[in-house]
Amino acid sequence: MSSKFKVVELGVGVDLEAQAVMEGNGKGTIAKWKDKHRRMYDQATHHPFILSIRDGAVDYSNFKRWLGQDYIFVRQFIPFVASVLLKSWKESDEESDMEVLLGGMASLNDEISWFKRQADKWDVHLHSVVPQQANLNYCMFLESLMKPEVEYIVAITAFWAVEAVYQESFSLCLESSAKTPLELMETCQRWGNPGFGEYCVSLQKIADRCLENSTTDDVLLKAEAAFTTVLQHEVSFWDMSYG
Ligand SMILES: Cc1ncc(CO)c(N)n1
Repeated sequence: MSSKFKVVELGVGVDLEAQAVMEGNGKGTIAKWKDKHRRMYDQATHHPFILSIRDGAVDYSNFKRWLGQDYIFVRQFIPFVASVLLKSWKESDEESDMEVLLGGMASLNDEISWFKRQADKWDVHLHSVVPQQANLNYCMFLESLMKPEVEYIVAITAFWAVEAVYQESFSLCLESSAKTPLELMETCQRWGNPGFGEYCVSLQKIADRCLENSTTDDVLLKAEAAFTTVLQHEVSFWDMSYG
């Protein structure tokens, strides 16, 4: 195993440089906000639903409920990501942002068919799933960020938070001490794998660069509010899996 990877069994290695960015050794704005809002961040990334998967104690009806609801969420998430792409085209000073965002969009194309395969495997009838209120609330929040007047900095910060919560949550289920059921490994690998972790670090770097360059306090406050609002919606979304 190359020395640059932290020793994590199951081949789930995390690049130490990426880990440093995530943990904020460079102390970017996002790292400072993760520290400032640590309790909320931990509630979102260590939710009992996720811990029940990690501990091999998950109730499969909760998992199937989460699967159906997350399919509905991802269908709303796609236009949100497209709106972030549009904002990066209009407002970003760094053209490579668009390439990172396009990579994210490409994986979302595969994600829809992944959900359909999982739904078949778990006998979840996606077209009869009724969106729960927590899901509707989260989707309405994303839709509010799609408005043209919402700044790129605010939208990219929210986008990073949405992806980072899933990456950190599901990576817990891939650690050597985890007792994740084999049938759920594919789901946990989808967001918990190191490649998705690197992608989240790329998003964090974009958000940090924008936040460092941001001149006005009100935009910083709006970005920080978007971050904590995502955390609240993620907790409510996990809660929803309990029906
Ligand atoms: C609720 C939710 N948050 C984040 C992600 C990651 O894209 C997802 N699929 N669903």
